[in-house]
Amino acid sequence: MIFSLDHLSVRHPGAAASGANGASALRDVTLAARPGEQIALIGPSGAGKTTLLHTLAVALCPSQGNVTLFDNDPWELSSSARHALRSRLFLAPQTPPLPPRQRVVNAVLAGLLPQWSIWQALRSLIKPIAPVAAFEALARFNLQDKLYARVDRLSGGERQRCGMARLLISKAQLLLVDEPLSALDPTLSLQTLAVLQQEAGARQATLVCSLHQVELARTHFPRIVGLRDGAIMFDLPREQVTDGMIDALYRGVNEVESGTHFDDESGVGLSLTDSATYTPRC
Ligand SMILES: Nc1ncnc2c1ncn2[C@@H]1O[C@H](COP(=O)(O)OP(=O)(O)OP(=O)(O)O)[C@@H](O)[C@H]1O
Repeated sequence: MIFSLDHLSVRHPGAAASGANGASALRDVTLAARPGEQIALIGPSGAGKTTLLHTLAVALCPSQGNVTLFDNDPWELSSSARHALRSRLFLAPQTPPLPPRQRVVNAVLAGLLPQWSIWQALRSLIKPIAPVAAFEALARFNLQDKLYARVDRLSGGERQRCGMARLLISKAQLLLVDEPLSALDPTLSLQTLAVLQQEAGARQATLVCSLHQVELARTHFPRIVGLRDGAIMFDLPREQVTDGMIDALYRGVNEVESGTHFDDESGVGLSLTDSATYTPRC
């Protein structure tokens, strides 16, 4: 498995400080993925998609349950080992945190930072170390002419694809992508999704992608996870996801049973049985 989450609950630090009951952004989530799987995360606003991606990216510590990532519990590791583990994944947030005055070439090359020493990183800021790699990554999104543009001169959609180009040049084996199409028109959405999926397929990386475009999720991803109120409502191959399930997910019709998982020979969607909980260590 690339990752497995076992009866996981997550509270945002702000929510925990308020002491509000039931404020967990994720509740009792059990989910696992194998190398090369491509999973769409769907669900209404506030369902917990971003929280799940951030938990997989080891940016949020669970309040209950276990997380295993590349055969390690990241929260049992030293901070340097955890840092090394994080270099094996890439989180592309919905709004990429690109410094406004930075050149696009440097913003894209930041995808190589986990592989670089501090000296290489500093040197690259003065004279980009791998401009050809950045050019080629941008070219896959038709942005090659923006190589030396400033980030704050890009449109929202260009900035979003610049973040995707950063993902392309990373060496990550787990690609976590949060609403990559939110600033893109329908044609660019299809092209961008195709590039992401081709790249994940080519490197046999696991792709987990949150999407509000339900039909795109259903036509392009082999496995669909539906989240609502922090819980998994279904985790199914796309052929088994019905219109009724989608209606229930978004309109509150009580048609899907919470915690439905599937467990076929391919091993996707395995339910995990060991439900040991632990005191939060972070
Ligand atoms: N920093 C935070 N502090 C406290 N609560 C938060 C924080 N971020 C998110 N939440 C809460 O956690 C829950 C899940 O939010 P999350 O952003 O994961 O949902 P989402 O499915 O990604 O939504 P969207 O589709 O609107 O991006 C929501 O109730 C939200 O209000």
